[in-house]
Amino acid sequence: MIRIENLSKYYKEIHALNNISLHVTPGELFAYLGPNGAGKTTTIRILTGLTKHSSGNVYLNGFNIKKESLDAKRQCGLVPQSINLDQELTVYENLDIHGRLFHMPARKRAEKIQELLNYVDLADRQKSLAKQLSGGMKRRVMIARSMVHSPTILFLDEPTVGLDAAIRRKIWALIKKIQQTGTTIFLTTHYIEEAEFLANRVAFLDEGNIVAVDTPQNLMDTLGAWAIDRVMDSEMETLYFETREDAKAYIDSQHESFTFRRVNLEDAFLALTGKKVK
Ligand SMILES: Nc1ncnc2c1ncn2[C@@H]1O[C@H](COP(=O)(O)OP(=O)(O)OP(=O)(O)O)[C@@H](O)[C@H]1O
Repeated sequence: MIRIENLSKYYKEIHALNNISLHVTPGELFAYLGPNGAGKTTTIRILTGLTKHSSGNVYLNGFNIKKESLDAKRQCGLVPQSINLDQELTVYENLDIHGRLFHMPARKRAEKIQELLNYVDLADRQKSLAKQLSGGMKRRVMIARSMVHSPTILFLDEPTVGLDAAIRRKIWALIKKIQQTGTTIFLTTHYIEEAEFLANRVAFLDEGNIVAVDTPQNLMDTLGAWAIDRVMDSEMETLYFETREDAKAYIDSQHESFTFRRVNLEDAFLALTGKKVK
C-alpha cells in the first residue's frame, strides 16, 4: 500500500511536484502517466528514498518514508529508468550483490536468486556478463534484482523505454505475472498503450500536478468510444462518438477522408491537459 499526502518537491525555483495526494491499494497495478518533465521520476525517487521531498508525507505499507526510512525501504524494490547493472559482473553476481546489501543469509540468497532467474526466464544466462545481454534481457535482470529481498511494492520507472514492440510485450507479461503474486506495482510510463494494457488505475501527471486518477476505461469513456481524426485549417482535430454507427454516419455525410479509430488514453490525456503525452 502506498499513501501519498500533499507531496511537494521544489528544485530551487522549479516546482517539480505540487501538492500531490494518492492512495495505491495493496496488489494494485498503478500507472503514473505524463510527458517528459512531468515529475514521474522525481516521484519515484522520493518514494524510494533517493530524493528528499520538500513537504508532505509518504507511507509505504504504513511506514513513513522520512521517519521510518529503513523499514520503508525494505518494503520496496526499484527498477530505475536507466540500465545500472554492473556490466563487468555476471547476471548471478548482479543479483547476489543486491541480496548482500539487504543482509540476506547466503543460502536464502542463493535460493531466491535461482527462483527469480527461473521466473524471468534467464536461468541459462546466469553466468553471462551483464554487458553480453540484449537490452530486453538487461531489463529482466533488473526486474529480478529488484525482487531479491522480496519487496511487496515494486517501482518501475519507464520499464520498457527503448525496447522494441515484441520485447516490450514480453516485459508486460512479466509485470502482469508479478502483480498476480500480490505485489503492488507503481509504474511510470509515457507509453499510452502500456498504461492502457497494464494498469488497474492511472494517474495523469502534468507539470507536477495530478489532473485525473481513474481506471483507463473510465478515463476513455468520458469522451466516447470512437474517434475520427481530421485536418482542419492545417490543425489536427479529433471528433468523438458514442457508437460506431454515429461515427460512420458522420463520415458518410462528409466528402473528406478521415482516420477512424477507437478512443484511447492519449485522447483522455489530451482532453484534460491540452497536450500529447509523447
Ligand atoms: N536534480 C534536479 N535538479 C533540478 N531540477 C530537476 C532535477 N531533477 C528533475 N528536475 C526537474 O523537475 C521536473 C520533473 O523532472 P522528472 O525527471 O521528475 O520528470 P519525468 O516526468 O520523470 O520526465 P522524463 O519522462 O523525461 O523522465 C523537470 O522540470 C526537471 O527538469
